[in-house]
This record gives sequence, structure tokens and C-alpha cells, in this order.
Amino acid sequence: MSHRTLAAEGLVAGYERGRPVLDGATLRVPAGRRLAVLGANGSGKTTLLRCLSGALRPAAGAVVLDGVPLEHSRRGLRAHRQEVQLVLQDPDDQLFSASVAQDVSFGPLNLGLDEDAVRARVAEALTLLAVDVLAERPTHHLSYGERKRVAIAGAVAMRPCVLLLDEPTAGLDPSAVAEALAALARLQEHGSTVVMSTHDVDLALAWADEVAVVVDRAVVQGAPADVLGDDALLARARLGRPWALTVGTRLRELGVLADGPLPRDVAGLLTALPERPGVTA
Ligand SMILES: Nc1ncnc2c1ncn2[C@@H]1O[C@H](COP(=O)(O)OP(=O)(O)OP(=O)(O)O)[C@@H](O)[C@H]1O
Repeated sequence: MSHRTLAAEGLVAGYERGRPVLDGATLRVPAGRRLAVLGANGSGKTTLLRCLSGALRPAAGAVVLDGVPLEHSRRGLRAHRQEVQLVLQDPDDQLFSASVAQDVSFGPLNLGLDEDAVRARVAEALTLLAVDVLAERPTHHLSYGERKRVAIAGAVAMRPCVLLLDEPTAGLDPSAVAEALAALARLQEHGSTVVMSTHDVDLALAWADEVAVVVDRAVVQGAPADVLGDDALLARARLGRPWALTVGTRLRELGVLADGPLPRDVAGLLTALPERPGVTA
């Protein structure tokens, strides 16, 4: 899969006349990397992802793929959806076939691929999401976490360059979150650019290469530690500071942590702590 560069330029978008949810939102999705989109409830994360996927047409501004603005014609949208796939927050908005394999084959069949090609894509997507053992199960018998992963498999079977995931970890227990993140890591190794919306600042700091915060109808984007360490921005966005930055900053003030990037998660913190003879982490 080749990397494509997806961007939003000056988006004005919403649902009611005169009440834009986004008003001049600009975002660059880093090709082949992980981007976390953060924001409070109702800030416009889903609206932004829907614009990027072509599902929602902005009133102004443009969604641009490799420098070419998306055209909201049938042809333009069809071409865009082969490169950019959106996975909705609620898997039940996306799963409607009798079995998992049938559901995941829906997109490739719609592309007009022959049976062998469809079968190969379905097998690949199910393996990447580690749901191959569920292939023959009825979708309505699956757990919520399984349904979320099957919904992602359906998008992956389209072999998009960019995957947009709306809160893929919301409502999952810690082991299901770990499984979902492992699946996303495999997708990225497989050549996908992964964009995830989340409220979880700790997850965003630990997972993302870049973060984008939707705030005041616009987007502020940058390196995770810079954006998530900006207390004024976090207050405006009604987000908290990630614990790793708070603890790391304090340990540095106390002279416990050396200079350099602050740890982003527990493993990073344990690695960064100085060693004491005879004490193991
Ligand atoms: N179909 C719709 N019709 C009218 N208003 C909508 C629609 N979808 C969303 N909105 C409104 O647009 C605003 C932004 O919603 P959006 O779902 O993009 O936010 P979000 O950041 O994804 O929120 P959450 O974190 O709660 O999922 C909200 O005020 C919401 O009520």
C-alpha cells in the first residue's frame, strides 16, 4: 500500500445553517503515521472525520488527497472511499450481514472484485484484526469489543491508505483496548495511516506520532508532548493533562529524571528512572 497525504483546508462544516461545528479547521494527516484527534464531547471530532471521509460535505474549505481536492460527485466519492475509510464509533451502525465473513466481504464485493480476490481480502483483514476465528459467527452474537474489531476489518478489507477510526477504544475493557491497539499496530506495519479520535489524553500521548485537538471550532495540531503539555490549550479544550507529563515534569524538577523527552507511558517512565544497585523495576 502506498502512502497518501490527506489534509483538510479551512473546513467550515456543520448540520444547521449559520451554526458551524467547524469554522476554518485545517489538518494534515501525517502519511504512514499515527494521528490522534482529541476534543471534548461535542467539539466536532466526528464531524471532522466525516468530512475527511467524504461522508459530510463541508460548506467551505476542502478535503485534499495528495494535493487533489475531493469532488463530491459519485465518481469522486467512490474513488475517495477506496483510499480513505471511516469506521464509525458504534459498530452496530456498520454491521448488518448475517456472518462476520459476509460482513467483511461486503465492501470488496461492491468494488466488483472476483470471488478469489474477495476471499483473499477478507482473510487478510480478519487476520490483521485477529478475528479470523470469528469468521462464521453471526455478528449479533459477538461481544462489543469483537464487533468493534470486525467493523474495522470491514474497512481494512477495502485496503484503504488512510483509516479513520472514531473512538475505536471507547467502551472496551483494558484487555480489549490492548487487543485493538495491537491490531492498529499491525495495520500500520501493513502500510496504513491510522487516525483515531479519542477523549483519552493518556492514550493519545502514549500512542500517537502527532495529535490534533478540536477546540473552538478549529484544530490545533502538533507533537503529542507539545500539544498535550499546553495547559492553556487543554483548559480551552476541556481536556486534562496526561499523567505521564505531570509525573515526568515533577520528577525532572526533583532531579530524578535526566534531560530529554519526557516519558509517554508507564514503560517509558520505568525505563527513564535511574537505576539503584540491587533494585529492579
Ligand atoms: N446529524 C446531526 N445533526 C445535527 N447536529 C449534529 C449532528 N451530528 C452532530 N451534531 C452536533 O454537532 C456537534 C459536534 O458533534 P460531533 O459528533 O462532531 O462531536 P464529537 O467531538 O465527535 O463528540 P463526542 O465526543 O461526544 O462523540 C454537536 O453539538 C452535535 O450535537
